[in-house]
Amino acid sequence: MTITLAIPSKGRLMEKSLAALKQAGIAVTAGESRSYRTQVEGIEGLEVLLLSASEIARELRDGAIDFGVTGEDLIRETVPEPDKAIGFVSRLGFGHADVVVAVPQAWVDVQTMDDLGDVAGAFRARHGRRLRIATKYWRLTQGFFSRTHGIQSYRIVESLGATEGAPAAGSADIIVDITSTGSTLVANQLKILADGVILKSQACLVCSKVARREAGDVALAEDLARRFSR
Ligand SMILES: Nc1ncnc2c1ncn2[C@@H]1O[C@H](COP(=O)(O)OP(=O)(O)OP(=O)(O)O)[C@@H](O)[C@H]1O
Ligand SMILES: O=P(O)(O)OC[C@H]1O[C@H](OP(=O)(O)OP(=O)(O)O)[C@H](O)[C@@H]1O
Repeated sequence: MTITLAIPSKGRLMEKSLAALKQAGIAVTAGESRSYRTQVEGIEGLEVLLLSASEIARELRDGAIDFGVTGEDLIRETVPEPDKAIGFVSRLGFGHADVVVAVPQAWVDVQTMDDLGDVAGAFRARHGRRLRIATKYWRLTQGFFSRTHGIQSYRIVESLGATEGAPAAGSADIIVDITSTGSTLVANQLKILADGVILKSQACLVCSKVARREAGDVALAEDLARRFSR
């Protein structure tokens, strides 16, 4: 009888995940550095693994783990149909960050997604190419631009880091990225559009609906979920 739960292995989400588990009566001690395994006290049969936040989203999608703590942004970006594959057990109240559409501050006439739609429509005629959006959130970007706002003329430039630098570097025109204090956007002379918040994210405890559980594991999974339900 074992249930697996993965929590982030580093950074801003790790310490708070450990604290949230402690509050739920589960004491987790990280093993030697670089080990993915931990020692768990307070709940029988729970195995807690340390993985990167983005890896946790992939493992949940694939059913390779039963539960995970990670950002809602990473879940919605990684899992094509989140409602089918994932159950949100609890929003944990930390790791707050917004996925936003940001454009150069110099674009004084562009304040809203409608304004941006006008710019995107005229972009090819004016510049000989489509509007380029730097992001690592291509799924969220496509959904927001194409489906929510009916903007079809753009090209996503995949960014693996320092996304806010892309407009100044000339590799993209605008960006979609995560922000919390907003200081990185300001430092790069970018502004968020008035209706440009795609997702308000925070850390969540989620369960995989595609992971195969043995009959005896169901009670344990329910116990874990109950400890986090608010
Ligand atoms: N200011 C912030 N900037 C970026 N992410 C933040 C911020 N605040 C909270 N988060 C959340 O932290 C998570 C990302 O954590 P982290 O960067 O450790 O993940 P990762 O993408 O797996 O890392 P990597 O792949 O670089 O090892 C996201 O869910 C994100 O929403
Ligand atoms: O709105 P802000 O508070 O400026 O945070 C936003 C920045 O933080 C993240 O980067 P990273 O994971 O490198 O985080 P860090 O720069 O905060 O360490 C994210 O990709 C932004 O670049």
